[in-house]
Amino acid sequence: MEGKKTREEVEKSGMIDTWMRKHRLIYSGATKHPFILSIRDGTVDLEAFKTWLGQDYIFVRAFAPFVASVLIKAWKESDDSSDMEVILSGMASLNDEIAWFKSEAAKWGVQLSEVVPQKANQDYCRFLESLMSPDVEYTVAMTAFWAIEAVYQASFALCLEDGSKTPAELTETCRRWGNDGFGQYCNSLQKIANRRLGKTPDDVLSKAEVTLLRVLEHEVEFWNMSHGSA
Ligand SMILES: Cc1ncc(CN)c(N)n1
Repeated sequence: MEGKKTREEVEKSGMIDTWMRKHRLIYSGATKHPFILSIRDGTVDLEAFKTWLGQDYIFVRAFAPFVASVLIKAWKESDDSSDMEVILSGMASLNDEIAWFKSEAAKWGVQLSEVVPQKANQDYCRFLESLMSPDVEYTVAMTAFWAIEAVYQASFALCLEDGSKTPAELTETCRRWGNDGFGQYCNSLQKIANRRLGKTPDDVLSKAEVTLLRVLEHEVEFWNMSHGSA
């Protein structure tokens, strides 16, 4: 049996990988949710897809200020000036993402101005807002930022794998987050998070781990709005 790793050993391989192994059940609950699996196997209910589209537009509008708050924390607290460029590139893609949601909603006949945020979405947006507080450490916020992006990347990449039966009208959506460029951007976020986690005090490390788990729970609840126990 594998012995318990020392903190130094964990730092070498990266805290994020360690946590993904430790929390693999909840991680795969978020990345292989029945809603995503229904896209992948072609059985997705298109009404459920429209629900997700409208709700995610509202989420992304709250996510952009969260990313802006991470940018401010990086400017104030980061030990590496290149972090800001990575975060800025994320903000730029959110600008595209918001425009994409508007044109996609028009295609599907979803009136974005009439979408009412459901409870799971409100709870997730409130959680994001709590992470915007200046009291939340950069390392903690960065871990959440990585996790939020990584869940979408892993989920939608699954729908593009060989053998998947994703309906043609949904492949563009899947490519938006499942493409290699988005994957590389997630790797850059992961690298920043790992670097910070490798040199953070134990109390902040614990806060980051709890925050990661909260993100994964919110992601599961978010998918549930469209498919499952809403
Ligand atoms: C709920 C949710 N999580 C993550 C993402 C990716 N930015 C998103 N658009 N929506």
